[in-house]
Amino acid sequence: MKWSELSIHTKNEAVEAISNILHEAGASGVVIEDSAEYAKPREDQFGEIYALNEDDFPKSGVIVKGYLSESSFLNETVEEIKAAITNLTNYNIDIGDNVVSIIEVNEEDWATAWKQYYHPVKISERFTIVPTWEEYTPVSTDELIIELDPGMAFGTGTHPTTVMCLQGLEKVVKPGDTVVDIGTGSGVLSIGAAMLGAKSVHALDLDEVAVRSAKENVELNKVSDTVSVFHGNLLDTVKEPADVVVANILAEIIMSFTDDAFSIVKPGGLYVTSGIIGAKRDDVKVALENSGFVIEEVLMMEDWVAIIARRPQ
Ligand SMILES: C[S@@+](CC[C@H](N)C(=O)[O-])C[C@H]1O[C@@H](n2cnc3c(N)ncnc32)[C@H](O)[C@@H]1O
Repeated sequence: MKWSELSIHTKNEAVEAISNILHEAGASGVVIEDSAEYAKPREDQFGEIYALNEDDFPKSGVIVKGYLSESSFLNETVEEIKAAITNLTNYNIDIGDNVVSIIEVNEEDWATAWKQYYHPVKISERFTIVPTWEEYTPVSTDELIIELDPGMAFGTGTHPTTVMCLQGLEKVVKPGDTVVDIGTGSGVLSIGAAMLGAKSVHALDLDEVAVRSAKENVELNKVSDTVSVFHGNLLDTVKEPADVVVANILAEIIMSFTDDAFSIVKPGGLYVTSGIIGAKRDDVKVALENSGFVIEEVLMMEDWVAIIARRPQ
């Protein structure tokens, strides 16, 4: 079968939104080639395993590739995608050069293309993310290993926002806590929370593909007794306040529901949030504070920010 590979040269900030646009337009897979990923200094101390090829990465910015099956509507779909991407500037999202190109590819070229970028990676004191198709021998006895097959969902576990959320959860989740994970993607943060001893985790996502992927990864990591995955918009499915709430979504979305988020964090509990590009850090902090949260810590990695905030007693 023939597929059309649509490549969009953009900026880091727009990657998630463009990935969503491609998924919504019916793309059967999204590959992200980030210049920063190749340039990033690698540390050996955590036993990271990398074998990256410079030719696989753009010289600057990020290339997001989506794969569309050949259909008679291809031209219209591509035009809709272009319009939706241009529309992101109305939300103050920097889309960079926004150079769009399209080529025809064979199925076997893309079905496994993204796997070459994805290897075991130690992302915090305790967590190592291991793709399901890789062999990995733990380096230390208290290492927590999350096995992931992200499939078509966001969340290889190695995006800076995900890494910071896992680091945040590692700091705040105590055995016996209840946790809510808003926008669970591949389920990586919920699985992490369960491994840290959470009593129950309510994971949810608006995207059916993510819900399926999260359910599979929850099974794979043997935490289905703790993690329940729901299909829903923001807090629609959440009935009980939790000790810890985590949300790794875009800054604009986080700012749109800080009051509701406050109401589902127990008094004294914590809200870990990311998906926030550096330039929007202060806007999100102010929105959280206006809803009553007290900022405890701000983490930064590359262009991204994560905020840990507490609901006072
Ligand atoms: C940046 S990804 C984070 C995935 C994962 N939690 C991680 O940290 O790697 C954001 C996720 O939020 C989901 N999402 C976006 N808007 C949402 C909404 N209104 N309600 C629920 N989920 C949403 C997307 O489908 C996507 O899976």
